[in-house]
Amino acid sequence: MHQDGIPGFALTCAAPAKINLALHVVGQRADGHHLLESLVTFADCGDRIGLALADGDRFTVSGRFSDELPLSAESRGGNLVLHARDLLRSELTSRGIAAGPVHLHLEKNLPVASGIGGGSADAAATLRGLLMLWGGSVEPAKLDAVALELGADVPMCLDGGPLLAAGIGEKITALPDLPSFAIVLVNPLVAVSTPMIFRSLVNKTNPPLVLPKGVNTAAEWLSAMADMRNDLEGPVRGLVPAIEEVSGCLKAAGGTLVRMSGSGATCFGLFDSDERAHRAAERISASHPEWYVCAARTTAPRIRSGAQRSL
Ligand SMILES: C[C@@](CO)(OP(=O)(O)O)[C@H](O)COP(=O)(O)OP(=O)(O)OC[C@H]1O[C@@H](n2ccc(N)nc2=O)[C@H](O)[C@@H]1O
Ligand SMILES: Nc1ncnc2c1ncn2[C@@H]1O[C@H](COP(=O)(O)OP(=O)(O)O)[C@@H](O)[C@H]1O
Repeated sequence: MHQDGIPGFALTCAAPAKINLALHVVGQRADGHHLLESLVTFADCGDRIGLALADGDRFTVSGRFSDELPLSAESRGGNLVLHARDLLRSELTSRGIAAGPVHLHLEKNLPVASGIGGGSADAAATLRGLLMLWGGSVEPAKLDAVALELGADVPMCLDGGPLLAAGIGEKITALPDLPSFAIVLVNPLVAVSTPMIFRSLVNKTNPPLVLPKGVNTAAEWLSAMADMRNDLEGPVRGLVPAIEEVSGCLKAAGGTLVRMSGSGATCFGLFDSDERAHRAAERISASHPEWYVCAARTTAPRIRSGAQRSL
């Protein structure tokens, strides 16, 4: 992850890639949303949001995948960064807190519609950054509700630490003991529509995700995770044949646990060391220069703060 901020912006917020280490679909709500149990962590690669006060609202983009982004502020189909800005602004304004014009810049480094929550991470980073820039204060429960309105994955991205998610993704339990892993993310650059994958899922009630007691070391976590699944992986494999090749490359390069994240098509491999992860990423990039390949490290354990999220 870059150490320096985006030049010209008062504030730069990281929007790290979200990794579903496991994703069990365990039911469906009456409104059609699926009930999930997911073991989630974040990687130190991702998008970045630059924020600055301005004379009028502005939105600019850069980065490898910026051409594929919607740029409008519509709440449906527009950019989640702008939707996040508008929702938070109306929440703060209703409390009499000034939320003036801002220049937001999205550096889009993550592939779009790729199962690693790029848009959700961007929305969460925008909420975090704007609260600092505007100096507002919103109780955690209200902020989580704003996040959930932006998308099922946004509350977990706002949390940003290793966690277990339930409900449609919004019921979050921090997992302070989940270790940090060396990881390689690979996406064959085939966009996958999340709603379409959920719709195509035939079996909506699968066995729950069981976290065994007394799991401490990385080896014990790896063994526990090997018994878990991503229930969306089967349907996505049927639609995106390249996943077979992606996961084959990760395994051949030494990945100890290889699985798809979210609704795909990004797959991840966990590795024994950073050096092995970097060597694997170089090898996969050399054989498939057209793919998105990123060697990273997942988040170190962090306990969620109970304090108000504010400046
Ligand atoms: C599958 C997951 C796993 O973490 O990740 P991604 O693949 O998007 O990264 C998430 O559940 C995606 O969350 P998010 O991308 O925020 O979804 P939303 O925008 O809220 O919903 C898009 C659509 O997906 C379906 N959806 C989403 C979440 C859920 N628990 N059940 C669903 O059925 C609904 O059809 C919804 O209209
Ligand atoms: N800032 C954003 N980054 C990525 N996608 C966005 C953004 N804003 C809106 N979208 C839309 O959200 C959809 C899901 O994108 P994304 O969050 O990248 O998916 P995923 O969660 O599967 O990685 C895409 O169709 C895209 O057009």
